[in-house]
Amino acid sequence: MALSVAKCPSSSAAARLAPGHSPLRWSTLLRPFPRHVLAGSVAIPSSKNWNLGVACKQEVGTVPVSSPKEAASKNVEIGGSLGLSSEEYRDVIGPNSSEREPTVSITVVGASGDLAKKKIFPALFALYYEDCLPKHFTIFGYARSKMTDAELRTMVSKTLTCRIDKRENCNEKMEQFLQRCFYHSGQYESEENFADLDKELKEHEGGRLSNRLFYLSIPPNIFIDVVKSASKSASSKNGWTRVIVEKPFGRDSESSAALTRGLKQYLDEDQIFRIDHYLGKELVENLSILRFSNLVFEPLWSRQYIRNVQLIFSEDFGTEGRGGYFDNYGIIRDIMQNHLLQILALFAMETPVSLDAEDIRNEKVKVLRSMKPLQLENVVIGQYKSHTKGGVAYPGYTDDKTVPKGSLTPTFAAAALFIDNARWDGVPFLMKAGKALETRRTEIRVQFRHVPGNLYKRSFGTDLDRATNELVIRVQPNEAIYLKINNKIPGLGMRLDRSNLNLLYASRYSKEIPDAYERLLLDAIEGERRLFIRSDELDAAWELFTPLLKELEEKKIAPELYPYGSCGPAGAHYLAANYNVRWGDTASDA
Ligand SMILES: NC(=O)C1=CN([C@@H]2O[C@H](COP(=O)(O)OP(=O)(O)OC[C@H]3O[C@@H](n4cnc5c(N)ncnc54)[C@H](OP(=O)(O)O)[C@@H]3O)[C@@H](O)[C@H]2O)C=CC1
Ligand SMILES: O=C1O[C@H](COP(=O)(O)O)[C@@H](O)[C@H](O)[C@H]1O
Repeated sequence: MALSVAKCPSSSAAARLAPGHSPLRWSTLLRPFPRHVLAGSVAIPSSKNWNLGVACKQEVGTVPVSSPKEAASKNVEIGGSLGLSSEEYRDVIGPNSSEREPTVSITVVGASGDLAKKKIFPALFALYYEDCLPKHFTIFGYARSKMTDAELRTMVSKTLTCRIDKRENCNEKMEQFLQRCFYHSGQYESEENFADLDKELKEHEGGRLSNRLFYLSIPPNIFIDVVKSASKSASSKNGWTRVIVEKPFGRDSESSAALTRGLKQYLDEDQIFRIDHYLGKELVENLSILRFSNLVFEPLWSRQYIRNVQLIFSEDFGTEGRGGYFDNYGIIRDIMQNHLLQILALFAMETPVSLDAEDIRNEKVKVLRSMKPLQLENVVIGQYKSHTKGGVAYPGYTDDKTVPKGSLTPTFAAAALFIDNARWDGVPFLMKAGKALETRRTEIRVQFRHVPGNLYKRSFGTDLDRATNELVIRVQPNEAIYLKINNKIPGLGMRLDRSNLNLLYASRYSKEIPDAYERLLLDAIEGERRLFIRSDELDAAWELFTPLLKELEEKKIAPELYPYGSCGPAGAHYLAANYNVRWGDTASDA
């Protein structure tokens, strides 16, 4: 019996249960079959998505089980549905299977840093809390700072939170989690120090099959040093070794290619997990479901019905504390070339052959390669300046001590991009990204064409744009999908109104939405590459932006100043107007 696949919810049950058995709790059953259970025991093509099916001897109920072995002992049959021969299946659950249960060691390199504290450790705890981590796991922090295990635990404990919808046993779970966190101090380029880490990892792995995940939460100039030392001295000898690489992946085509070459000296492409955390956001994940599983959307998804697409990122705070990093990159590299472009590629791709990572990434890369490199005339840049509001003085970008005086680095950019293919010919994809703006939000806005020969056009007055349908996917905050439609105001007259058909996640679902890092860490542990960037995608992304970035820097183009907390430079409106577009987020009924 084929079952649908879901991510480790401990809630819904899946396997069919023989009579008399009470439900067990194990979450991984609902995931694509956990490769960590199988790896090393039987040969399984790593790229294959296992659609876990469960057949039953006597079908009377549903229950998750904790492992193939447990399934067998509970009279639940899974071997056949996994496509394993009976010998292979026996091999998985056979004698001494507990020694064969693999371990996963997760080493957070740069554990003393901001991202590790803010995102990575909390995400790992959330996975642990949700029973999504494998049974045998250990977490190591690695950095140069001197710290004991206890000090690391104290540091980590300050940033852990309990889910708002599930607080039971939270403190207990936190304590258990912290007991599995350790720290190793070392230099990033030292093979010796990584060899010492290897010894410690081995002690914790206790002779089991060892899988190792390294999360590079460090500045990019030391990526290669770490990958070299870790791969030479601390990679797994009998399981997989994977490396999550944080952005920035270079600052232009050449530096990105050099980074990829450097990484590939020590790693295969399928060991490299380039993270773009926007791909792990719930509503970005939902984009393909919205389009490909709703008949009302997919037929409209082209130049025939869509007038323009807007990808909007705004933050209501500046670069506070990150000016040193930011000034070397700017908003185009920080947000547009990666987060917004990835969303665009997902939005615009053709239907992939399957949900397999390679099929999806093949389609995304085709979109990127069909796009025209950005032209200077299609871009507006801005930089925030100080502003006093309600008696509070907000600093300008260059007031930050870590930013060089007179810096021309853009903290805001708007751009018009085009995809040269049959589906999207002539449709502007407008991007807008900025820091220190009025609001914090990320949205995808799809503005549809006017209704031809609209019977009601008189009721809309002269501004027909106001009557077009708009689909808004609000990625954050207050996740929502809403569609602006026209309707009649109830009553005897004929007055039209614009209303929202609104799926507001907080009203529809009581469950808290997981942080993007949770999904991505879990995927990396499972070897699911769909949400990570392949090197050809990265090359194509840089090809689009590199000529523009060079021109901006060579010509020293001055950004338009905008006040901290405003809605950004006016130039963004002129840019949109060139393409007959109005930014949807600035409308009165946004
Ligand atoms: N912070 C964030 O919100 C985000 C960060 N990123 C990316 O994630 C990575 C980590 O970010 P973040 O934690 O903010 O970075 P940090 O600047 O906090 O650096 C992380 C750790 O790396 C070590 N380190 C810092 N600078 C150097 C250096 N010049 N040479 C050697 N080691 C150094 C320090 O550890 P020690 O001195 O103990 O060795 C530090 O604690 C970066 O690539 C960043 O671009 C991506 C998205 C968001
Ligand atoms: O990658 C980055 O993302 C953050 C915004 O992420 P979010 O998940 O909080 O929306 C941004 O602030 C940062 O500058 C950038 O490097």
